[in-house]
Amino acid sequence: MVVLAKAELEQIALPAAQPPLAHVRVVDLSAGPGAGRAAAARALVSACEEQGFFKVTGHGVPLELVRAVEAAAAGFFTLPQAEKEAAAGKPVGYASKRIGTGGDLGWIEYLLLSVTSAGVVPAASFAASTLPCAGAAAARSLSEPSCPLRELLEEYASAVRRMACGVLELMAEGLGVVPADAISRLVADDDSDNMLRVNHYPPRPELHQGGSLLTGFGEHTDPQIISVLRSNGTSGLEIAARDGAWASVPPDADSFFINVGDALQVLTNGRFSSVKHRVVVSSERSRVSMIFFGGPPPGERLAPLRQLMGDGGSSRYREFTWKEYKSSTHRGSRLVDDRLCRLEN
Ligand SMILES: O=C(O)CCC(=O)C(=O)O
Ligand SMILES: [Fe+2]
Repeated sequence: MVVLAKAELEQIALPAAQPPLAHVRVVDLSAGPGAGRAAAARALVSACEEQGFFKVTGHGVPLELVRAVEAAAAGFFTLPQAEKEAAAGKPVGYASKRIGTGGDLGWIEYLLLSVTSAGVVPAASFAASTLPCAGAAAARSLSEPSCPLRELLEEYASAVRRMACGVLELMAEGLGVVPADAISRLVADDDSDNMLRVNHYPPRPELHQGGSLLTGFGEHTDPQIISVLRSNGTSGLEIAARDGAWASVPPDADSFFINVGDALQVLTNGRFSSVKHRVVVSSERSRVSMIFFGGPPPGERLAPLRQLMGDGGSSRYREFTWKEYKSSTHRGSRLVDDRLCRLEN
């Protein structure tokens, strides 16, 4: 449950507006080697250049798994508030209405988890806390050997990570970058800072003043390399075009949406830009979304790939580690803040 005071509701109210539907590029990942794959790689690169956003079909992630994890996650959000709060933590764990550390509010509750080689956990420093397991009376602690929600999230995270690596290999191919794993290795490493977020946007409340829509998740770009998003077929996700105009993404429960993140903007020396996006709650249906964030190992030094620096060979960004960048997204920064501009040369 998300509980907001009247003044908080007013803060996240949005004017009733119906943005146009986004024309989202589609990349079919199932194309075999040869002309089909080369065409998919070209389509991927132009989608990243134009929108920083596209959707993938032929992704190979079993839909039964996707539906099972989504059902278990939705079950988690129906648990009594006290049980959900038992999994609360900062920066990972269960939270409601507050996003990040800068005071952003949203009509949302979520689980934010680290994806490590040891599985999907709310982080080592959080080991004492529990993640209640939806529908599992026997296993209520995250450290229990069998927790259906955790096991499904783990299986899901590893399938989606594999797919994300495939997308990044296709991207390297389309960009003419070698070796083929020049980008994907950053997400495939045992130390990669991968995260999984499960968001629940309850239906819009009947009575609130100041607008007929609410902010679910305010405008931002994702800081990582790549985000892989899937939702339960409920609308609400909006992306901003390069000219700042918002467009609503038509939901598609069988495909995955891919976001270019800030770190990929840097790796491509600005050839791709991270996509601004937000979630607007207008629906009478709950929206459940699951987002895998592919981030590099904390100590990884990020700088444009040499092959993408052009003839002059100049980098638009000064070198920094992922840990440095990530900490700039904490420390009270607002979702909407542009953090990359501080790193421009
Ligand atoms: O819930 C969604 O559909 C998108 C949320 C989002 O942008 C995020 O978690 O970074
Ligand atoms: Fe996001």
